[in-house]
Amino acid sequence: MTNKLLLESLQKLIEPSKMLTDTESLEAYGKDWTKIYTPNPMAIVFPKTTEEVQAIVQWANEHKVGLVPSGGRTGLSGAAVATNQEVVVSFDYMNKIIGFNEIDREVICQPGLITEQLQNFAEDNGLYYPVDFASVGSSQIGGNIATNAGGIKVIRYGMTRNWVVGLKVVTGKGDLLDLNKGLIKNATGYDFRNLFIGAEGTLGFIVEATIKLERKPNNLTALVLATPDFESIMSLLHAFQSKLDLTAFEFFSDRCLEKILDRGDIPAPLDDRYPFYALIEFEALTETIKDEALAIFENCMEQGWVVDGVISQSEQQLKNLWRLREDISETIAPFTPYKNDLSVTISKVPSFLADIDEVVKADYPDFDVLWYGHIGDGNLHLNILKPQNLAKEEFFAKCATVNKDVFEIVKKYNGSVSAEHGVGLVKRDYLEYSRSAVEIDYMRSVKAVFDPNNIMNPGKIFK
Ligand SMILES: O=C(O)CC[C@@H](O)C(=O)O
Ligand SMILES: [Zn+2]
Repeated sequence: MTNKLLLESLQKLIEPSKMLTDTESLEAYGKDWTKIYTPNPMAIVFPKTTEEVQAIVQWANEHKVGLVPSGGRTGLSGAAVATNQEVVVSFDYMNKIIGFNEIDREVICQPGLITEQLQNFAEDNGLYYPVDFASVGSSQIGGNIATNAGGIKVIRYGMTRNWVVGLKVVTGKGDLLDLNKGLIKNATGYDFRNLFIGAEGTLGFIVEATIKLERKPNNLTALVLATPDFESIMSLLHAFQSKLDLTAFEFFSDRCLEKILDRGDIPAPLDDRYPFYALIEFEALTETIKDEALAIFENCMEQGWVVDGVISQSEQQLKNLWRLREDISETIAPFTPYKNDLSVTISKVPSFLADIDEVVKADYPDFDVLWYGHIGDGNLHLNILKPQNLAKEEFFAKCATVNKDVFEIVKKYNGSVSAEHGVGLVKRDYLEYSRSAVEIDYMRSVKAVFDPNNIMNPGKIFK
């Protein structure tokens, strides 16, 4: 069948204006924030109902056309990229909250709901949706679930997985599965809900989610503490965590702070500059808790782990301190960063970072290397910035070579080549550094059960 006839048959499954094939839309909907792949989808469709999604999946099976699910496309792994004449299935019009029960503290929503809208809905109802990260204003809940998004509050609240109590999915065979139905306890065999979370749309597409909400945190207070070296960050983590329930423990290097301050719109946290900074957040529920935090701060100074620091005294100051960490990714985006999102168990972080730093510095002494991340979760973001005079292709090729050495270290430490950004296309060829060949074979077999014709996000996670 020609493309023209194919598209005519596809168009019949959805509303007339809900298929796009113009160049600009193909370009926009065919890529995510990785921006390293050339988008090349056949069309974009915007289903409005589950039945339409099922019809599209049936159509794709019949014609053996790949489908790529599309949310806010803020992903950093290329999971929502369409490079191979796939049809992009955008959930932009399945974006509503369709139920809420305050006794269950559960909200039912469609996959295209913007994450921030879920957060706002929770807040309007005196509750809290705790998964938080810089791109909540654009990312969609379906994409968050498909990638098991993490972010800045994982130390206290866990990943997206922890908040999904029900999922409706259309499998690659076109079946509609209603998984776990909002239950907190459900011991009835395989939990397919958890299989679809983090599957990057390779088994099926999420068409509805039931999300659990939480009590709203009170009087969140942040400290930004400067340390003389990286090891001190770990001492701080231990000191604070052993006395307080933290809602965040993040870190960034001075190179990151420099980039942030160069923007000119975020105030410097301290008078001087130091090698590393920790951002520590807790609920100052009582004066005693706040005093306790200050006492730990003082003790850490006495130990030499902290050389200077600041504590937020207002909502505005809290926001400003968070921007120092949260805005790093967006701020360095124009420098064409080569990204890594690594994790190891927390105790191994210092030697892991030192080993990787040594490799990167030896291989690329003149590259700008930025370290930051969710240190309380053992998750490090390593960003290498492209020197201005180096062509993009050459830069990425060089980074890909050194990446092998980096991932050997990840493997040695039993770490992960993707802590929270997913595998997609970017980490696909490196999956074996974190998952065994046997495991990957099992993954392939599982995919074949749910998606025998390989039409659901083909080529993502593994080939
Ligand atoms: O861009 C990155 O490397 C990390 C993005 C995000 O996960 C963050 O923690 O800011
Ligand atoms: Zn992150």
